Amino acid sequence: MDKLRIVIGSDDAGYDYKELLKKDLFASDLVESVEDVGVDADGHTPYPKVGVAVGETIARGDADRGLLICGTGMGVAMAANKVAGIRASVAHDSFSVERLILSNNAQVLALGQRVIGAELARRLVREWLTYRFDESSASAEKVAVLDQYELTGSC
Ligand SMILES: O=C(CO)[C@H](O)COP(=O)(O)O
Repeated sequence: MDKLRIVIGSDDAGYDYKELLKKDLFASDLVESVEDVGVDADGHTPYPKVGVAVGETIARGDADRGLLICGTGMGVAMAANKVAGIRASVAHDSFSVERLILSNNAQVLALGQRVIGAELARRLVREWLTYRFDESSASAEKVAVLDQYELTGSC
């Protein structure tokens, strides 16, 4: 299985999980590289800035996937989704994490440090790394409708 270049980011409410999950990513055989776009330990960056930074890193082609953490995961996902071409969502259970890749070809997984426990977060990230989107699947046509709307303003 091809290895993934990951960009990770959080606001202050997701900082502890970012550090924990980053260690797991560095230790994973499925990860080629990890870029941390913040925040740092003393950071109070508003969550939209981190979400956009992760989305832009992927849109530039400098990472394959993004992992974002805030209090709920929702704010950072909304921010990443503002970047053209980026599909991001919260997924707090195994099935949703699987479908986030296999149905939605999302580049970004968002997690909420105030919502799920650390061991569940670690398990979900481990699972997330094992999935790859199948461009020849029936889901690909549906994802293409999102791209079409973004490019043309209609679907
Ligand atoms: O969860 C957040 C945004 O979705 C963020 O970590 C905290 O935001 P706040 O509740 O507005 O402080």
